[in-house]
Amino acid sequence: MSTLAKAMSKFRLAVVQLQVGGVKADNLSRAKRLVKEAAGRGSNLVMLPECFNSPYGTSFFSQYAERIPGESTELLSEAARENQVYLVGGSIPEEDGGKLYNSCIVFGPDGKLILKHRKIHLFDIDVPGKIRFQESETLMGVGICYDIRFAELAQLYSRQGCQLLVYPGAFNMTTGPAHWELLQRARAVDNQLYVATASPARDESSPYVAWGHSTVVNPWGEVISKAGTEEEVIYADIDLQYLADVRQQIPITAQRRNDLYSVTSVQRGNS
Ligand SMILES: NC(=O)CCC(=O)C(=O)O
Repeated sequence: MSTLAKAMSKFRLAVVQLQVGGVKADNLSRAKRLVKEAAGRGSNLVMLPECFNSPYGTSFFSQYAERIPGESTELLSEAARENQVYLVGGSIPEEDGGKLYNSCIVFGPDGKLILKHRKIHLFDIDVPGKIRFQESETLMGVGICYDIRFAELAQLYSRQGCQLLVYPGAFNMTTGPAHWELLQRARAVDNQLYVATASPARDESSPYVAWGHSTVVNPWGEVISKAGTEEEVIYADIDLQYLADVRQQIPITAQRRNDLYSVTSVQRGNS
């Protein structure tokens, strides 16, 4: 994302709230069509949801998993190049060395891979009588969606100069109404940056019902764009001068007491 921010102080972000179903080929072709539609409306950066090529659920991950590069990421690379956009490819279940990951791939307008991010915090929760989901029963490792709950990660990105945090995600009917918007606004205000989330559209017949409501929040903590529950593309104009103004008005970065506390990352091997 930093390349994009350096190149432009204003750009249009499109969030694709895709209707994800059981047929991978349909998910891929619908995603491709909507990326084209978003580019046609002047978007520079387009974002897909978590598990955009597969239903979200531990029983699906191994069946839909692919190696990277593979069918889905090749399609994403092509879509980025053909439409001349930066493309945050939501996430896909990735198979590597006999392990499964939930991985987000980002491509540049030249179709070249910019980064791969594996979900760091696996979604393991148990709310009695409501929802139990144990992503770690099938996935090993790293990054997306549930990651938004970990303020430290957002802080680290922010300290490294990020001005937009993107979270492909799939909250559910229990935690969605309670926390989805709240967490995005919290991360945006804490770090005075833009936050965007892309959810799959809601499918009441799916074993895991996604909350929908893909959202973009500005550095003041205001929701500037929000989807309903069905398939749609939402747009937001990202203005980095506005972000700089907010940071000047409430200068928490300069006021931070690094002598008293700090957030640090730990370098590990390949993950
Ligand atoms: N896909 C996920 O990680 C879901 C996270 C979630 O619903 C939450 O409440 O956190």
